[in-house]
Amino acid sequence: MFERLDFSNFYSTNTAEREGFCRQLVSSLKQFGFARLANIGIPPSDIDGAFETSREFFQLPLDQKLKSPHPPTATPHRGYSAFGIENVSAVSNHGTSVPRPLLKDMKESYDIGSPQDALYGNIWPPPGVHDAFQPTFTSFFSSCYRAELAILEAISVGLGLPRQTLSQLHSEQSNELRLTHYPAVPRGEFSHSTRIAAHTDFGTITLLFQDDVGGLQMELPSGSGEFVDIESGGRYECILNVGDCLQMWTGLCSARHRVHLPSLLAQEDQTGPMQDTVAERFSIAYFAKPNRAASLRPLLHDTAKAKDVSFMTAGEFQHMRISGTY
Ligand SMILES: O=C(O)CCC(=O)C(=O)O
Ligand SMILES: [Fe+2]
Repeated sequence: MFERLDFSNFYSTNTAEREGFCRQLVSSLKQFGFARLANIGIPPSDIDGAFETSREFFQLPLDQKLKSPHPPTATPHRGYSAFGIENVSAVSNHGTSVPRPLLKDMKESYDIGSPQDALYGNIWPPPGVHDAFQPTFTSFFSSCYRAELAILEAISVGLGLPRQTLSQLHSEQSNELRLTHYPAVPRGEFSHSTRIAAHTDFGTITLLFQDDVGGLQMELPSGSGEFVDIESGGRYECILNVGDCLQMWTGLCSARHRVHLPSLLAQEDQTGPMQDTVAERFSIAYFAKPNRAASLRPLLHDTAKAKDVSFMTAGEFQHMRISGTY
C-alpha cells in the first residue's frame, strides 16, 4: 500500500538525498500515520534473538510466566499480562465521534521499561524462569532507543525543524518495549473478539516488528471505521507509526489501528474452504514517549491561540490515556 523507505538514506553524505528522504518519511506519516522502514540500524540477528526469546518465554507454563506479573493497575506498565487481562477496547473511542463496540483482546503481553527510567523499575522473570530474557531485552531496548533518536531526527528534518528538536524531548527514556503473543484461535472467535482492539498509540512514535502472519490493519480513511491490512514485510522491516503526542506537536496523523483477522482469511469465506484456526502471531512494539514534563504545546504553529492555552504535559496525558485498560 505504501512503499518501503530505506532509512540508510538518512546517512547519505549527499544533502539533497538525505533531505529528500526525510521529506518522503514525513509525507508518509502525514498521509497515513504509518511508514515502512528498512535498515533502521538494528542488526537482523538482534531482531531474531528478540523474537526467539519472546517465543520461548510465552511457551513457558502459565505459573512460570506469572512469577513476574504486571501489577493489577495500569501503571507501572511493566511485567507479564496473561490472556484476557488487558482490554484496549476500553480506550478505543478516544478522540472519535464514532463509537466502537467493546471487544475482548485475545493476547498475552510483557511490558519492559528503560533501565534509565528513574520513575518505574522493571519487573523481570526471577532467576531460573528464563535467564536470557533480561539481558536480551536490556540490549534490544538500547538498540531501539538509538534507532528512535535517529528516526526523531529524520522527522524533525523532514518537518523543517532543527535536527535535535524532537530527540531532545526524549532524553529521560520513559519509553516502553512490549512483547505480544496472540495465540492461535478458532476463526469464529473473531466475530465477537479481536487480537488488539482499534486504538491510537499514546506516545511519540512506535517502532513495530512483526512476524509474517498478518492482521495488522489501519483505519483508512481516518475516522471511517474501515480498516485495511498493512501487509507484513517480515520481522526485519520496521513499521513506524505516529502516536498522539507527535500528532499534538506537529499535526502528523496518529492513525487508529488494530490487529484482527487478516483480510485474506476473511475473504476465504467467499472463495474457498475456510481454515478453522488462525495461526498464532508474535509482535514486538517499542513505544517512544516524551519526557514526562514536556509540554504538548504545538511545535510548528505557535499561534496566538496556543499562547493563551495551557497544555498538558506528556506525563499527564499518558496517565489519562492508559487508565482504564486494566
Ligand atoms: O501487535 C501488533 O502488531 C500491534 C500492537 C499494537 O498496536 C500496540 O501494542 O499498540
Ligand atoms: Fe498500537
